[in-house]
Amino acid sequence: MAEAIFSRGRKAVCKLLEWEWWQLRDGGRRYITQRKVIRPSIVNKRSTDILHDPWYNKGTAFPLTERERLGLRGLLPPRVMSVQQQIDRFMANFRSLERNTRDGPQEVAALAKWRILNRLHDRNETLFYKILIDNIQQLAPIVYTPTVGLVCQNYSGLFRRPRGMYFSAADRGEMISMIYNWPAEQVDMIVVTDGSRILGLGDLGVQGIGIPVGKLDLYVAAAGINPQRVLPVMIDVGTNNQQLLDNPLYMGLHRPRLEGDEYMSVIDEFMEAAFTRYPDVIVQMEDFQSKWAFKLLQRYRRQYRMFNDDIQGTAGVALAGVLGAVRAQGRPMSDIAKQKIVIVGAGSAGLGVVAFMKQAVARVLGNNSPQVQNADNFWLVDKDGLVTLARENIDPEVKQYARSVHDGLQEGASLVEVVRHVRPDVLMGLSAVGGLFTQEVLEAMKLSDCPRPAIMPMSNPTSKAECTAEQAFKHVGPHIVFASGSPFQDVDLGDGKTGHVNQGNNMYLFPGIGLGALLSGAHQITDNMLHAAAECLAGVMDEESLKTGIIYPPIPEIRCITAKIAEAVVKAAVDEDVAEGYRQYDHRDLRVMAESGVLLNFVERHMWSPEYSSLVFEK
Ligand SMILES: NC(=O)C1=CN([C@@H]2O[C@H](COP(=O)(O)OP(=O)(O)OC[C@H]3O[C@@H](n4cnc5c(N)ncnc54)[C@H](O)[C@@H]3O)[C@@H](O)[C@H]2O)C=CC1
Ligand SMILES: CC(=O)C(=O)O
Ligand SMILES: [Mg+2]
Repeated sequence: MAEAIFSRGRKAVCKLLEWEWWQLRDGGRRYITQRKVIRPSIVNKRSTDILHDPWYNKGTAFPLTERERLGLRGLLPPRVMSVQQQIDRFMANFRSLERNTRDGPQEVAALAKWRILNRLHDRNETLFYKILIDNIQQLAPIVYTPTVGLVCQNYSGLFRRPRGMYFSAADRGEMISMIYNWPAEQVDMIVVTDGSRILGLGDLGVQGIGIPVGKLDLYVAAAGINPQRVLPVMIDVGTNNQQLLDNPLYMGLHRPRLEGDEYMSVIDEFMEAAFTRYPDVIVQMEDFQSKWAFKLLQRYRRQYRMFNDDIQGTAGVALAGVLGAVRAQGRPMSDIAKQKIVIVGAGSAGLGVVAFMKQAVARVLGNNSPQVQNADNFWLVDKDGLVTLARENIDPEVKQYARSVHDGLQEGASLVEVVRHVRPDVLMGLSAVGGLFTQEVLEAMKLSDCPRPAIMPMSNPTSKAECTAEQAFKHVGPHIVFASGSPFQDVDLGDGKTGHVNQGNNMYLFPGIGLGALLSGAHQITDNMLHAAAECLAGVMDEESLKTGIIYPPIPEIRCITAKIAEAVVKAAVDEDVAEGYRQYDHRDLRVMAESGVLLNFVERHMWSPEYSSLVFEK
């Protein structure tokens, strides 16, 4: 039991600092800092060294006093600009680039936008994140899906400066010392890939580094993780992509991927190195091909503070979307137990989703319910059609969701047959096959028993979406709920009506899972923490929005949604007794905060925001 709170108050301890205190019944007193303080940064460089350091550089915003102190006088145009003026100048450039590239090939325009953002990131990190946060809806499709996919495909040509760390099969035995080459004393978040399944684009080898970079940009923007404490990592164990192997300019190892124990030993060595130098770090595994994704998650999830975003983050966001779709039907969330859900794709994403949703149904009906045991709510379809118990050499991961052939459908039934027979409430795509929801499949969804069927083509990037928003509204009808992994424009349905497009992407969850895990100090990321995150996301939607078919919150609100999700994750960790505390707050402090309703405030106060701090030179 946590100590009971007797009274609370606030006390200013200096001009910049204020404490909130709680007097506990046992006579003790606990304090948390209440107001955010922008402390000056001590720098030991001057002049052009400052201008070339993206962390300290303020460009034209250096005030005259600092220009004097740091030897910058004369090195910048004379006018001191405000941050807002800097933002306006960048956005004016950005918009003119948009205008100038509008009529050319889309890919050229997308890469041009990525380039100017990346150059800003290289020059002035504070301004980059300020602009990203303020314009997240417009810029997320560039730093993240879909453009990040294109960037990865072209990375060997686009590469200018390294960002993050590279470990390769050639570094075996050296990783524990290599990790000390990273300049940061503390790292909170690592996103790591082996490049084997980048979005739905397949094996992109070392070029997959773009994904950890993009995901960590979202960690900074949405979760307020300090950019100096993030580390993108690429583990290059070779590639089986022949085009890359044939390209003399490819920057990764020119060798086929390691397999078996050799592969595992490389990943083991990296994990050991990462947690040896940074014992409190959280590792997010991203875009590992399914055959390794599950094995690695099983291997590490009890040993390290880690999660697999494609399996666990996606599952949470899909569950929140389905719960939203249930509410959009005018039913309570518990009616998830009555939904018929067809999931197309039985890889890391599809299997993660079905496992998590099965747990959600079990929370309603109980684990022992035959409906739960038999996974009766789900129909899993993969490249060989409907997965049934009659399948030969069936993978044990898949078998637990296989249907009985006595349900009226044969092993390997086609997607259209499945949709016609099942009349599902939800059709979800995680197949990485663009256009898989053909007109025939979508028209079959008209037979759905559901008043508001959900069509969720969640594969990324846009070219791999199972259908477009236009196609879904056109072929199924205006009454659907639509969510896609990559963004589409809302659809004009005529008569002043709009078909709303939701972005069903794990970007809504992973930042909150990571931040919540960090602030709870939990040494494992448990299923309860993940369910709390998904339920929180589902719960933030109001009835009015749901009625119009909006099942996820607006992207511009992602930072405040992430704070709420992190709060839910910390609370779940406290309730489950796995929270161990963060910095000066131990597990009892977290419990007190949870019980007195100030956890959200605690979370928000620990989120970094991009502000220029005063620079003080010290030799
Ligand atoms: N929206 C989101 O937040 C997320 C989306 N994804 C997307 O999910 C997709 C799949 O990812 P993974 O599961 O890791 O890939 P994977 O390659 O492991 O799995 C793909 C699955 O699709 C099946 N499939 C292939 N062709 C098919 C066909 N013609 N008909 C039916 N099924 C077919 C395969 O048999 C396999 O089961 C990717 O495009 C990825 O970008 C993944 C994570 C998050
Ligand atoms: C969104 C994501 O994680 C993926 O498509 O792999
Ligand atoms: Mg992914």
